[in-house]
Amino acid sequence: MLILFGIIIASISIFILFLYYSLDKKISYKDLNRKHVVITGGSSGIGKAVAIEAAELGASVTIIGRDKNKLQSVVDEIKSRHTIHSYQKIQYASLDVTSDYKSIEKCFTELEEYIGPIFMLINCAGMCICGQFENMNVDDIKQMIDLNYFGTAYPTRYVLPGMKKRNEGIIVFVSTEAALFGIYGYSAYGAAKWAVRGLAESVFMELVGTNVRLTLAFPPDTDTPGFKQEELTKPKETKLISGSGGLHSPTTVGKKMIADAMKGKSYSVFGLTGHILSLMYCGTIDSISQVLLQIVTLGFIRAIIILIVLSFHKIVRDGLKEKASKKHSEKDD
Ligand SMILES: NC(=O)C1=CN([C@@H]2O[C@H](COP(=O)(O)OP(=O)(O)OC[C@H]3O[C@@H](n4cnc5c(N)ncnc54)[C@H](OP(=O)(O)O)[C@@H]3O)[C@@H](O)[C@H]2O)C=CC1
Ligand SMILES: CCCCCCCCCCCCCCCC(=O)[C@@H](N)CO
Repeated sequence: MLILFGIIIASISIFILFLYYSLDKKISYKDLNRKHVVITGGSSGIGKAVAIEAAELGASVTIIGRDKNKLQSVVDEIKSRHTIHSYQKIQYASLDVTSDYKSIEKCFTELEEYIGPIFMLINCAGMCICGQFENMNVDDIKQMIDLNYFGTAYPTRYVLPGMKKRNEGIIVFVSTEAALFGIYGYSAYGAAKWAVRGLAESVFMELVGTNVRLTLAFPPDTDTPGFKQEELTKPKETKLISGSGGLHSPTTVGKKMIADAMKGKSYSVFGLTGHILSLMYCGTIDSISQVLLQIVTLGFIRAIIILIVLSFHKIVRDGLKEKASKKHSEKDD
């Protein structure tokens, strides 16, 4: 008995030591003084909260979006209330991130010429059009990929060579909790965010051995102008399922996202449900504590999540019944 116990303890210790020497060391940044931070989608919602936080941490900030009025008003707000050093530059660039690569490259080159090399890129531009897949407008299906996937992939493609050359930098990808498991009504949108997750996981491995870091964020429902818009056409089932993760404030989400990125975390989750769901997330190896926690809890967590997902199936079945009885009573009228 004692020998068996000894063998188990020894194996665990060897495993931990192996992880300790194999994993890239975490690089933690305390502030963003004199650093250039670029936030796509920085004129609204989560992106705006991230831009404010970056400025409060001392960064020179560029926000990107299409609507110049919105961009200008956020630049004014940050300049007047959220900078801490006189040398911080706050600016905007009006760019559609779904443009061809040449336009992205031209815009980003100009940004670097004016403020300096990009230290941190936060890809927040994105949006959700919900609906059952068979009811989706086909142009919207493509728009979901163009904006959420290519709108992240192209800016990232631009910054990577410079970051690798300087051997420093942080990239943040904004995915969603709906890319931790598939959810009713998030078909076209979810697929695009799963693509973002897929890109992150490969690039993550391509960054092994360098000091460039990538953080993949999985936000839950967050109370932003974009969220209010998507609520207008969201199926009832999606509202019920998605709502079980709660509604979070953009400031809390933005602050946590930037804090995790500065700590060098490979993923970022929010709230209790995000943390529980993240135990199932095995796409990157983040830290010794993540690995050990997963080894110990995964079986149990899988069982819990199966029960929760089956309760979501019930929501879908109830929806079918409701629609059927509605049809029935319409026929009777
Ligand atoms: N809110 C939520 O519940 C959740 C959101 N997310 C993700 O977080 C990110 C931010 O969402 P949220 O804050 O709610 O969104 P908002 O709609 O509030 O803000 C979106 C931002 O992206 C910009 N944007 C949109 N389209 C383009 C484009 N083609 N080119 C450049 N900029 C563009 C908008 O500016 P403009 O329109 O002027 O271009 C705006 O600044 C998105 O990627 C979203 O998918 C993930 C999980 C949950
Ligand atoms: C103890 C229980 C643990 C498991 C609970 C499962 C909860 C599931 C919540 C799924 C939330 C999906 C949010 C998507 C938000 C989003 O991307 C859109 N708002 C788009 O903007």
